[in-house]
Amino acid sequence: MNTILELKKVGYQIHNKQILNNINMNIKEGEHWTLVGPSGAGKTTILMLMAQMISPTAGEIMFKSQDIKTFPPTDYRRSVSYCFQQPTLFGKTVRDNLEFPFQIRKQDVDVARMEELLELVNLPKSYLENTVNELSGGEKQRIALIRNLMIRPDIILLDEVTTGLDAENKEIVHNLIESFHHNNGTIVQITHDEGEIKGASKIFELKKITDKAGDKHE
Ligand SMILES: Nc1ncnc2c1ncn2[C@@H]1O[C@H](COP(=O)(O)OP(=O)(O)OP(=O)(O)O)[C@@H](O)[C@H]1O
Repeated sequence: MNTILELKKVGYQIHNKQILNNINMNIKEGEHWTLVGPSGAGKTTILMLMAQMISPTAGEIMFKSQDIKTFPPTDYRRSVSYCFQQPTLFGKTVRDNLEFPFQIRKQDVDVARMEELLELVNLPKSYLENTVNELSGGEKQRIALIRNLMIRPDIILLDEVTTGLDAENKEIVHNLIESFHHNNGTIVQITHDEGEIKGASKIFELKKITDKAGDKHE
């Protein structure tokens, strides 16, 4: 299997505070990683670094053997997609959100893809015309997740996306993640859900920087 994302001796410091130190990860295509560790250990910071939302203050991050700094952000975001715990929907309707990934890239809307993903998260086509204000929290998260999958990224970064969801919504999201994984998608996830941790193929345990950082357990 090929390495898709690699963190080499990555460190991150902000306001003279060292958040991460010497983080090494070698993520291969199709793997499912889970980051675990105490609150404040830097899990979200790692995802933000991987998403190119912030830049490492030491070391480097390679995507398909190329330093991520060299990718234009729009190209990179097409390949590496970050999904937040609090979904952010915009525009007026579900359609506005699901068509957005195509519009921003000046591509024709792939209607079949949109309908396929809606079906995967148990929502009827008629939902396209629903306004975002009338969606439940779980529905919002489902729409935000399929919006991220619309243009078939290589990697999804999931930041506690099932936290606060009820059992039914959790299962739907699990099925969606599973289907992405089944199609050789790579996943890096932060979760406190025991079942999700057990389901991952790799577990990366972060300790607070005062302890030893970046122990890896496989
Ligand atoms: N912009 C910032 N300015 C100052 N400190 C920051 C900033 N971003 C993150 N931190 C600090 O970095 C540390 C790591 O934060 P991070 O959110 O990555 O941890 P986490 O492991 O994801 O925690 P949690 O499980 O609570 O979400 C925390 O101590 C946090 O206060």
